[in-house]
Amino acid sequence: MSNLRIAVQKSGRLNEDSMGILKDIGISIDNGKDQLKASARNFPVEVFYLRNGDIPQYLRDGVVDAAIIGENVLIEKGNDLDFIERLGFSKCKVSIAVPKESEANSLKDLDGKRIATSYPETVRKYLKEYNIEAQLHIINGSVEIAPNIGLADGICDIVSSGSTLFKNGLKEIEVLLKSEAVLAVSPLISDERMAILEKIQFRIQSVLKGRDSKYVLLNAPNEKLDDILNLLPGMRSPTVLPLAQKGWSSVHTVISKNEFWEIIEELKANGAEGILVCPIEKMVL
Ligand SMILES: Nc1ncnc2c1ncn2[C@@H]1O[C@H](COP(=O)(O)OP(=O)(O)OP(=O)(O)O)[C@@H](O)[C@H]1O
Ligand SMILES: O=P(O)(O)OC[C@H]1O[C@H](OP(=O)(O)OP(=O)(O)O)[C@H](O)[C@@H]1O
Ligand SMILES: [Mg+2]
Repeated sequence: MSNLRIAVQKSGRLNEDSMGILKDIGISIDNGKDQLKASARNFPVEVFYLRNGDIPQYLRDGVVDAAIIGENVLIEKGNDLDFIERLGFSKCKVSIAVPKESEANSLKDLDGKRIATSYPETVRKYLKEYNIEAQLHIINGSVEIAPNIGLADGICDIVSSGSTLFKNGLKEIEVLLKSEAVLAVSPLISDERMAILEKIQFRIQSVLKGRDSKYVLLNAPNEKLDDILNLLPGMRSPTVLPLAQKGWSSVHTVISKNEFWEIIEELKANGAEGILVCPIEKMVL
């Protein structure tokens, strides 16, 4: 049986979470520090450690079958490539920013001006869509410094917390796209390797669903049980078990992280006691 070849970023912002998700789906890799390729001990997978920016070409050429990559890089360099799963980490935006004191407040104010960026294709496409002409300066890093050194009137780069923009006296005026890490797939992947990738995708989905949910256990007085059960979502319906103490029940259920605090407050208000909230490692539906 042939191994699935999956690319992850060698070092940088995606590396740790990429290795983390592989570990969480039960794929253990002996990672000698300077290795560029490693095999999993317990799964038909080989991991290639590559530069994020080089991965689209490797996918296109079929040198790797799949990759964990920033969606923004796929949009910039691999618009022809597909991804099969959003992975929920490395969330960021690709935005246009200008000096705080600039009169420019939207992209059209940069018509005829200079924009520095590491994402030329993304900017070009966006400018064309809005019929704006600007001169692009392509630089590979420290893009935010460009306006301060007189190289450009504006920039297009990754924004996450906004602190790099703030430190360089810039303001965001347009969000071109939102991005997160994704699981991308080569157009040349064989059926046999696709079957392995589908297994990986299924496991990843179980881990991501688990990360999004909490397992909640609580004690409820029986006379309040109906009110409490009405508040709970549950995978099918909550589990209700009698407690040793007469007139009380134990209720077990799964609650999404997003609705968690609101529901807990309402549960307490409706008489729930001894509420335990536990992380879920994996959730197979
Ligand atoms: N500040 C940030 N917050 C969240 N995600 C980010 C941030 N900066 C970058 N990313 C995401 O992580 C990816 C990798 O960024 P990183 O800076 O580690 O590598 P790079 O220099 O772009 O790529 P390469 O691996 O080719 O050197 C980006 O493409 C983007 O998707
Ligand atoms: O909004 P923030 O949270 O400040 O994040 C945005 C910054 O993070 C990235 O740079 P990184 O730190 O990866 O350095 P790099 O330019 O060397 O890639 C990106 O290029 C921005 O400069
Ligand atoms: Mg970076």
